[in-house]
Amino acid sequence: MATEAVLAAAAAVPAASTSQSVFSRKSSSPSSFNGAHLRHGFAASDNFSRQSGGRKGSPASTAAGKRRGVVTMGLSQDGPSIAVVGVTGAVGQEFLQVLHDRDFPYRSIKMLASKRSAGKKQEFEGHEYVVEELTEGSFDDVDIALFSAGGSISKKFGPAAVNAGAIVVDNSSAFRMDKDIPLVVPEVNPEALNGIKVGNGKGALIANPNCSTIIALVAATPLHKAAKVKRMVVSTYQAASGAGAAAMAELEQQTREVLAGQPPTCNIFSQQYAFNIFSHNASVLENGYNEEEMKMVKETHKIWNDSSVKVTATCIRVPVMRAHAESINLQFESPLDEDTAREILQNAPGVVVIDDRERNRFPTPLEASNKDDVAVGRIRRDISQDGNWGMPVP
Ligand SMILES: NC(=O)C1=CN([C@@H]2O[C@H](COP(=O)(O)OP(=O)(O)OC[C@H]3O[C@@H](n4cnc5c(N)ncnc54)[C@H](OP(=O)(O)O)[C@@H]3O)[C@@H](O)[C@H]2O)C=CC1
Ligand SMILES: N[C@@H](CC(=O)OP(=O)(O)O)C(=O)O
Repeated sequence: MATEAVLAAAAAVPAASTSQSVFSRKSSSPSSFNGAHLRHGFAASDNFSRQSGGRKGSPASTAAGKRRGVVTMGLSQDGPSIAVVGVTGAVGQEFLQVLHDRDFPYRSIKMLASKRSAGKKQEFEGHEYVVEELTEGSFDDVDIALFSAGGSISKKFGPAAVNAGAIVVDNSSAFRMDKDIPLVVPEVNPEALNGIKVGNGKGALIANPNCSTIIALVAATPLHKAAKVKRMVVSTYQAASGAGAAAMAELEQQTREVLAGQPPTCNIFSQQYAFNIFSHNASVLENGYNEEEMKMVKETHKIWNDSSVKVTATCIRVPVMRAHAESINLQFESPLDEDTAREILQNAPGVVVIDDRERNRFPTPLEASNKDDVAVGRIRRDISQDGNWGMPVP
């Protein structure tokens, strides 16, 4: 009979994570804590974050826009040519920020968005670019195309980019469950990228999971590898950033309106968001789960390559500007005590443990904003479960 150990943890990371492990940081060591991967871009326009006390700079600036490290620019003849699809959006802006933060090398960069934005100026690393309308011909001589313009745009233009020889990293849900397309979190299943290489002229599509799935799996996978997860119960507390720039603007506007005693303007969400919480705005399905919750179930099965793991999720929208948080309850097949779990997490790629019981300090969205790592805390045995397999006696 399988033994069980149950742990609960909370994680908070920037919303709208990206995982593009086909390219690595120019100057990072693979073993460094921040990882060798470009990941965890999140939904936040620079415009908005300045107002909300989040991001301090933008890729348009130089030193001020760096999240960390020495400022050098990535423009280099040896680098790949890049296209950012949906560059005017919250995630697109974040792509630029991450490329800048990581000194990601590029020989050219194309700024693509809808017809509405064609002709607008986009500054990046001291150069002014003109936003172009996305068309099927946009990908000639593009090595890497970062897509974040929604599922329908990915479906329409992703294959064209691949045919033109680009490696497409798609942030939408369009291709995630396609069995021939790798669904990748670099810290979790980098092997899914085997055979995909930038610069050999052979295009490929890589799907990026839902941000709630990424957070859960960056935290849960190291423990899964140690003791095999039998059941995962997740509850999310999702920020405005996951719903895009307009949702963030709506949260700010509503907050001002409510404080001024005015009725809140509801354009993005159908109900008051400021000073409220509600079930995730994704469509509710016949089984009573919403689409966001079912993505967590299905994507976990695909990424772990194991559909026997029981997964259930409850996704909630909270009035936080950026960085989703999650409560994750794991039940294991093999014994796993709390201290071992904490130690595993402390050494896990992409994870930072903030677990200070004495000071009652655990991860918060404010601290997790603009950081790459998934912050994990409140690691403890679940006392509602029978048995105390391998647990220290309190
Ligand atoms: N994997 C993850 O964790 C997450 C993934 N996402 C994905 O990223 C997408 C974008 O999210 P977000 O940035 O927050 O949304 P925004 O609404 O902030 O931005 C949308 C972007 O898509 C562009 N766009 C819209 N229509 C077209 C079109 N017909 N042709 C070309 N570009 C177009 C917009 O350009 P314009 O300004 O010209 O309208 C804009 O640049 C989401 O739809 C989702 O698929 C989002 C959050 C999390
Ligand atoms: N997870 C986002 C929604 C989203 O964009 O999801 P996906 O990448 O699966 O389309 C949110 O917070 O609402």
